[in-house]
Amino acid sequence: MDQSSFQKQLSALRDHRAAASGSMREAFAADPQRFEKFSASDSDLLLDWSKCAVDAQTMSLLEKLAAAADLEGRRAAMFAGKKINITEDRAVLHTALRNLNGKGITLDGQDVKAEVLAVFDAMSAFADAVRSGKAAGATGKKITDIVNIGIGGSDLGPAMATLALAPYHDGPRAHYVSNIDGAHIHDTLKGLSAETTLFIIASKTFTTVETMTNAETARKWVQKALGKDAVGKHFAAVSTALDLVAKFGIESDRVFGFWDWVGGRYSVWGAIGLPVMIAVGPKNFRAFLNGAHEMDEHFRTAPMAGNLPVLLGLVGWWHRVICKYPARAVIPYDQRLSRLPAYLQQLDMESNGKSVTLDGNAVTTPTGPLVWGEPGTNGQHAFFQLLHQGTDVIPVEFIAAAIGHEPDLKHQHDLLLANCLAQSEAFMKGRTLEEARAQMLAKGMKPADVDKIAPHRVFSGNRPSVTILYRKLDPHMLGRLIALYEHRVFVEGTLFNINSFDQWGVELGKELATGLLPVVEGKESAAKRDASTAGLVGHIHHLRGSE
Ligand SMILES: O=P(O)(O)OC[C@H]1O[C@H](O)[C@H](O)[C@@H](O)[C@@H]1O
Repeated sequence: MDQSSFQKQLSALRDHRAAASGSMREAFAADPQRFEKFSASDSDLLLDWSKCAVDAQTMSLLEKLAAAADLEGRRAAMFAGKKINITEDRAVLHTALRNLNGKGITLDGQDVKAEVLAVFDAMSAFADAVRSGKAAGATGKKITDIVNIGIGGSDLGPAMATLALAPYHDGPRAHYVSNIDGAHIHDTLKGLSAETTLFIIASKTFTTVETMTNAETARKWVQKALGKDAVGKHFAAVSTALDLVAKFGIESDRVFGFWDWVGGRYSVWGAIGLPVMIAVGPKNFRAFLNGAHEMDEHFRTAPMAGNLPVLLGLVGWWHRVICKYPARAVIPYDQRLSRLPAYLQQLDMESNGKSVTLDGNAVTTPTGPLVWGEPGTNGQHAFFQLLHQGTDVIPVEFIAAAIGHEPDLKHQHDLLLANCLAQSEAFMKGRTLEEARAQMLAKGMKPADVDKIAPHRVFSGNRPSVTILYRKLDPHMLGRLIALYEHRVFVEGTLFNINSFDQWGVELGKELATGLLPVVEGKESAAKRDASTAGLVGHIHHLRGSE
């Protein structure tokens, strides 16, 4: 990053924002070409950011800022396997997991391609065997249910993708257990038969307490139903820590590895995607990878002005740093993407929720925003009130498919899209007091009532949103969409000048939890804890005593 030219562009953008006048409504009225100017597509995936408060100069300044941050250099370093995750001394090569037909990718002089392909082939063979019934349970019955036990990156990606690809799901049912709360595994196993259930223990480190505890519970459940020797046929594992997997007792031909150059939240493309592959089959899983690879190539080669991840990142950075919006809402008008907001929360917030720059200094601009969301139209009937009329401006990202998977229900899909478009129009246009009054008077309301109610029916408008529109949510498109978001996080992280690939912020709570367990259990005194923690522990014991 060239600090002085970055600071120069930053000031220029701040001045540009301060000098801006006029609303988006006016900008649309003045320029019939606004949509053409502020939208871009890559085959059947379109990004429209025309309903954001930007103009040609904004985009040109943002591009200069990206150049000052050496976005192209950092992008090249990532794809080349340079150790850009400096605090963990690791390369960042999740893109290699989906580059199945491309040239060899080397890391420290080693071709990682061969290893990637070997794992992909082993996963495919195992997935086929489970799907066909060849890899049956201990009593010879075909597997009907798989239970993935993992958390964070070892859960959210495959859980999100399994739901997204429901129309392609022709394998065993897939369940996901993540929480340490015993209720999660208990409720999941209720109704399942051990004879026909396969557990996949997914953990990059194979030390995560939630996953190891749930795995132990699952093992006992299988052993209780089918005896000690049944474990081999009912467990598989995915990890980078193959020695720890072996200790747990999972047979080596059911263990699928990955590498420290794949971050947990970037790992769905490799062995962590095994439950998805079993659910939808290797062919569809490959299409998912190919879609992501296509987006990688687009990100790597498309010129800035038409590069979708770059544009989405620039607009996101503009909203966060220059406009100072604290959050962004992701609203998929695609029910099957209902877990996308949760997935993006980890991808975005664990990557870019940082306060220290790459060189260890305090950041001088805000970094990653709060990311949250729910599918549309549900969100409309819950929290859109605040998005339209609340005191904070929260940019919204609308995500929608032109075509649904249910031709018989096309009228519902049309209604879905009409709602999606209506919302972004409403955020942009708003409704003035005069418009509110005129509407009410036209409906025959008494002028006194109009005076009283009209202010409540005003929408400030001028609230930004982007729309991501694609043809249909098939495996290939899902891959492109997720890779688009991954690279967007990379672009914003580069502009924030932070390391998007570590996650030290999750450690402190983990350490304290280990120390607090004996206190909660009553084996150690809470006296040395702060008064609140000690008081809460005391109250837990009190409530338990009254059971
Ligand atoms: O896959 P695992 O090693 O079990 O890790 C699971 C998750 O837990 C950690 O606390 C990290 O914050 C996540 O990045 C990770 O995805």
